[in-house]
Order: sequence, then structure tokens, then C-alpha cells
Amino acid sequence: MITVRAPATSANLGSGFDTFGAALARPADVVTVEKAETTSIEVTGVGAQYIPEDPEKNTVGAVVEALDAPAEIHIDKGVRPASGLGSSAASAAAAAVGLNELYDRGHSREELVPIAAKGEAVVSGVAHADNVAPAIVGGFTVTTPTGTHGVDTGVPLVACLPDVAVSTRDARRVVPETASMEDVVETVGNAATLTIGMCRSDPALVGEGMDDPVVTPERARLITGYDDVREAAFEAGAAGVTVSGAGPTVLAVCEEPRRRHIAAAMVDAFANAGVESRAYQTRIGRGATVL
Ligand SMILES: Nc1ncnc2c1ncn2[C@@H]1O[C@H](COP(=O)(O)OP(=O)(O)OP(=O)(O)O)[C@@H](O)[C@H]1O
Ligand SMILES: N[C@@H](CCO)C(=O)O
Repeated sequence: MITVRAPATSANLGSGFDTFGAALARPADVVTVEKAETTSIEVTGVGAQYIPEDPEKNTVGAVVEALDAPAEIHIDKGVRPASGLGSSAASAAAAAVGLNELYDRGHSREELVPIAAKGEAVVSGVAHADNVAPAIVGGFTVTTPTGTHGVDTGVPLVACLPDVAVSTRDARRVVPETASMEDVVETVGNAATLTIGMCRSDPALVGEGMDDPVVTPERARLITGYDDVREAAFEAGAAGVTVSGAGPTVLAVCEEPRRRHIAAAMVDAFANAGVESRAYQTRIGRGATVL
């Protein structure tokens, strides 16, 4: 029997749509795998009632199939589903690392990324790997069709999760099909700035590079109170604010001493918009860990 903890993740980080990702030090899913003749899945924890235990419908089932590794699987959810915090990816990443070890398949962490991404196709129709990559390798990651590159950093974050659900499938429907050259140039500049910021562990530079004129404005419309929450976070000292993944979590990057104030300001701003929320005071952290 093997138990693996895989972290929540934030994809896109604004300027890196379907490319950038970051592992969060918390929250996390904990997945236990044990060899079996046929696969069975049991889910407990946050939002378990919304998660199918049928292997055909759970992200973990696709990983079992890809690794040809039938198992009795228990998923203890710490990452709420439809959160924008890579909930579906956390389970898939933990299962990929656990089953790879249980069956001695010998894949490297990087090789497990496209395998875990097959689970994402089950829930959103697209095998985007920008959540599973940081959930497996940790830190800040850049994922393209040719592979994943990562850098370790401990940049402080606040992830404010409102008490509403936005499914990735729905949020992908509002992504524009085209972008102007002006917006492309702005996005490339911001993405490059953010990447240098991550390499230097510099929250100010990361925040400066988070703006995205193409996808984020469309996604923000799906989140009640987004503009006020963003403004409140900046007023409390955030260096950058964006939609986490497909939303509804709003992500702020900051210097560590500002983190508590920013978390309180974001929760208050959501409350003023009539939405309950919970803020995780966290940082970019490590990937899946065998316990
Ligand atoms: N193991 C799993 N954990 C969580 N959700 C799962 C799992 N397997 C299937 N699902 C389904 O996936 C959907 C949630 O995934 P979705 O991608 O929409 O949210 P998310 O992973 O929190 O967000 P994001 O990818 O934007 O960070 C729910 O419909 C849920 O039932
Ligand atoms: N890049 C994906 C991440 C979803 O978690 C999206 O934004 O649709």
C-alpha cells in the first residue's frame, strides 16, 4: 500500500494560459493505492459528494488505465472540486505517482505529467497539463506539448476560494477564439516578466507579469465580486492578482508580511458582494510526496 500527498495548484497565473502552473503548499489531496484485481475508488473529504467513484468518470480512473495498474484507491479530498485550485489534477497526480511506484513502472516525474493529464480530459474534455505538472514536480512550471520545465521557489500567495462552483468545462467556453497582435505582444511581455520573477523569487516581478488582456477578463465575469476583490487585494498590498485556473478562486501574489492583511481584505470584499469565501495563506511549494 502506498500513500501520496499531492498539492492544490494554480494554473495560468494570468499571462500563461494553459502553460503556467504553480504548486501550493496547501491544501492537498491524499491518495492511497493498493494492488487489486479490479479497480475501485472511494472518495472522502471536501466536496466528496460531488465526485464520482466510477473509474470511468474519476480522473484517477484514466491514470489507472494509462499505467495498466488496477488498484483499490482511496482519495481523501483536501482540494474542493470546481475550485480553480486543480482539484481534479491533485487526485490524478497523486495516483500517477503512487501507481507508478506500486507497480514499479519506472517513469520519471516528468514522464508522469502527460499520463496524469489524461484524467483532465475526463472532466474538461481537454488533456491540459498545467495543473498536473506542478502537482507532480512542484514549484513553478511551464508546460508545453514538448514537455515540462520547472523552477523551485517559495513565492508567497493568497488563494481566496468563494463559496460558488465554476467548472473548467464551462469556463473554457468563454475563452476567446482569437486575440489581437497588440494583446499577444502584451501577454508575451508579461509572461516573460513573470518567469524571470519566479526564477528570482521576486513577488513584485511575478505580480507585474500576471496581467492578461485576453482570457482573464472573460473568466472574471463568471466570478461575483471579482473586481472588488481584486481592488481590495491591491489596496492591502498585493503585487499581482488574477483568476486561479478556471476560477472561481482569486489568486494574489505578495510579500510575506502582507499575506494576512490581503487574505482578510479579499474575504471582506467577497462578503460585501454577498459571497462567503475562505482564504488560504500559502506559498509556492513542493510537488507530490510519498508519505
Ligand atoms: N478525483 C477527482 N477530484 C476532483 N474532481 C473530480 C475528480 N474526478 C472527477 N472530478 C470531477 O471534476 C470536476 C472538477 O474539476 P474541475 O477541473 O472543473 O475543477 P478544478 O480541478 O477544481 O479546477 P481547475 O482545473 O480550474 O483548477 C467535478 O465535476 C468533479 O466531479
Ligand atoms: N488552463 C486550464 C486550467 C484549468 O484548471 C484553464 O484555464 O482552462
